[in-house]
Amino acid sequence: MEFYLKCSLKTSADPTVAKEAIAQIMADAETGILAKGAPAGEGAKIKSWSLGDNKINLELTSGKNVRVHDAVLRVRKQVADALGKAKVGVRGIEVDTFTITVPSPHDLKNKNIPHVKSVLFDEKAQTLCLTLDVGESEMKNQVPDRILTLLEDKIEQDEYGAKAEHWHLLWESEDRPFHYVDDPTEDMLKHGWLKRGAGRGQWIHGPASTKLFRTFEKIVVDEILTPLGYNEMIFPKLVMWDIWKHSGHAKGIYPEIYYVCPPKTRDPAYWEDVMDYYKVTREVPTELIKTKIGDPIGGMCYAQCPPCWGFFQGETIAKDSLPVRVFDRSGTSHRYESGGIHGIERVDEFHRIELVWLGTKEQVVETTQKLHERYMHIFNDILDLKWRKAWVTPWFMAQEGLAGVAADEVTGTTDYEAPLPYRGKDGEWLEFQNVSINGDKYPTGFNVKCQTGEQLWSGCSGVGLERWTAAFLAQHGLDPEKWPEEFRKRFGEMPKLVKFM
Ligand SMILES: Nc1ncnc2c1ncn2[C@@H]1O[C@H](COS(=O)(=O)NC(=O)[C@@H](N)CO)[C@@H](O)[C@H]1O
Ligand SMILES: [Zn+2]
Repeated sequence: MEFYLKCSLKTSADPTVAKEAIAQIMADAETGILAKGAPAGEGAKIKSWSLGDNKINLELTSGKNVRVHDAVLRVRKQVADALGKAKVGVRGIEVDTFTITVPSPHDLKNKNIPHVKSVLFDEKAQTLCLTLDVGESEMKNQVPDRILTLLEDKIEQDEYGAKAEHWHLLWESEDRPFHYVDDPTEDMLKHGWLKRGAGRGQWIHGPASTKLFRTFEKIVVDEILTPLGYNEMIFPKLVMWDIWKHSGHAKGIYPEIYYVCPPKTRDPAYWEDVMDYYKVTREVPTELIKTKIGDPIGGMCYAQCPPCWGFFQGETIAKDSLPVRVFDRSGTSHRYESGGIHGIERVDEFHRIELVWLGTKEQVVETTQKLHERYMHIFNDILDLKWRKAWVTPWFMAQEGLAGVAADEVTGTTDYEAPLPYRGKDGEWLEFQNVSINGDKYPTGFNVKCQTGEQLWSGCSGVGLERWTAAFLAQHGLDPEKWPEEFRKRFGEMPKLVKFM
């Protein structure tokens, strides 16, 4: 790959006064200032330079080391020192042409990238050449570097785009006959266990399905959280952009967020026309409301764990406080899911127990292992499910729009999946929870340190209660007489249902 920059250093007066000194700087640069920090011979190069009236014209090329926008700042500093002696100042850098050329097997699908004027694909050379629209401040602010990273991600994603999601079977339970093959959501609607809410992908749970959720929760508390020493926390449920910037979500979850906008003011007089409009027409004037609310400050809880990092952000954790093991079940998560009406297995508003653990790499790996063992016990000995585990694209990469797998073989996500008999023998299995080792992503993203100076790692596990319900009922049906004894005794009596005439 190649960076190319054609620019001029603007000077306050004719630079020829320091001609010799400038010539010397340019002659020494490639082995001197433009080589610093790069492997031998891989620094930046001066392709040409010349003196103009009140400017010094420069052409620079580089690879990934000492990139041209860093190189020009180094040259500028040396030239400014030399010109300073002759009372001449360097006024700034004027960019004439800035291109990045990278190898690519195909053209870019989406070419509108900020600060990129054009994207040219050369079929023969198999390269993409981006012409940037950047000035001195963008070069100082690393915009070209972020464009290169975005470009490499896009090329890689297009590659992966062709390949399916990464999925690798880890373990599968024994096969067994399914006595129940109906759609549990249909059955629950018929038996009055729940009703569709007013919102897209939203449900209102009656006493029966609510007791199911709470029984699942109790099992998680009794079989995992208490024995393994997890403490309950309450993570914020309205998530600010700043959190998603640190967690990486700001790179890619826009299509699925439920955005939240505050009113511009809470002064009732400001809202009187809206209230009057409704009172007269019985319609809510959403167009008018749009003019009275501010920009989105973030969105409803999406991944559930990111806001917890605000508690640790910028802190150094004492060694004897590690590993930290916490969980949150304080509210709903919201995702603008793909279209089409799904049963309760894919909803826009869902209820999840989110477990988060952090410590040294060894502590995180050990905690994760213990968690897998406890889940194995729950699904085999209490819920008596047919299920399997698979190694997949880490959830945090998928939520940043990336595919593939993580850098090392330890970091990544294990999806827990169950077949839903009503979907038929070859029906798609349902991911009902996951367990992830997130590596150093969040401690680094939120600047969390350990007293000993070791790199902190973290993991998280999302237990989706709608998903557990869908998997459990799809395999065991709604009749408690047919439920596994270990579960039924924990569930207790079926609550009295509301009867509608
Ligand atoms: N639309 C949805 N409806 C119901 N449950 C969902 C939905 N989206 C996710 N979940 C539940 O939340 C779990 C974790 O979601 S995830 O996106 O895969 N992972 C994360 O967000 C991680 N932070 C762990 O929670 C899923 O396994 C599933 O059980
Ligand atoms: Zn999480």
